[in-house]
Amino acid sequence: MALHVTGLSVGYGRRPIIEGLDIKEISGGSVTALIGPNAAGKTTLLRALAGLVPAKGSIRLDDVELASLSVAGHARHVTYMPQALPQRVALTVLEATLSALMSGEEGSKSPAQARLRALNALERLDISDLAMRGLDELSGGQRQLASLAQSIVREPSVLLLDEPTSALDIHHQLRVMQLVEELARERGIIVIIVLHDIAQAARYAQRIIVLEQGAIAADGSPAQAITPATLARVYKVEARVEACSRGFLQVIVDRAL
Ligand SMILES: Nc1ncnc2c1ncn2[C@@H]1O[C@H](COP(=O)(O)OP(=O)(O)OP(=O)(O)O)[C@@H](O)[C@H]1O
Repeated sequence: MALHVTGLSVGYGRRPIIEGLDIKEISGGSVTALIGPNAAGKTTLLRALAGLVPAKGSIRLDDVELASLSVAGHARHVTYMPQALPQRVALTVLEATLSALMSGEEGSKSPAQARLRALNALERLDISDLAMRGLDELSGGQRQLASLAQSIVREPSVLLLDEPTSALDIHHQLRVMQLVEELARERGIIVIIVLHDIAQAARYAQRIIVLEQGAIAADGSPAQAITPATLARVYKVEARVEACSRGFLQVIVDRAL
């Protein structure tokens, strides 16, 4: 499975944010991190891929033009987890996960099968103990994990995650990143994840796209995309990029330029 983006333009009102963007084929089975400074257009790009904002150009999943699908058809293929999570929902974590599952085609599954799948999603995120808790009584990090459960339970072809670890402690951050990598590998899905932590992007993503003012500033493996020159140009910081003893890239930021 592969995602093809060509000539994509997105704006708000008359203000263009992304213009004529081409992204080299994003293939399933691996994680692509989308990084870049504030207001670069990362969320706007994810929302366009999710069909939530009007966009010009072409977004194809294999041979299927996503814009030609119905809302339900689009949602069946693409799941988007937004940065801001709903505050007041009177459902338990399990109910919310089940309703996310039932709102897709999986509505045809038996209640017992659906329940098993929902419980499995909670277990993979290490939040089985939250199943019967109300969403409105969770901490920020717990809510983020519950929202992730709702995103992964649908088993979409394309999973778009907007800063899914921003509220999590380091254990849960790594757990989520490991899970995302496993899901991509096991199910061959396309995962695009917006991250601010560059080292985490380098550690868990096989490909990194650096966005700057709605355009691609770098695109490639972590070693190709994350260089001192790119960090200086895009993020305005003086930084060193070094491999640690295990071979993972580390970014050491010396000062803001
Ligand atoms: N609903 C909206 N209406 C008008 N302008 C918007 C809207 N959402 C975003 N923008 C503008 O679009 C630009 C890109 O915003 P976007 O949220 O895509 O950036 P981002 O890279 O995700 O930023 P951040 O890292 O700060 O979350 C910004 O200048 C922002 O002010």
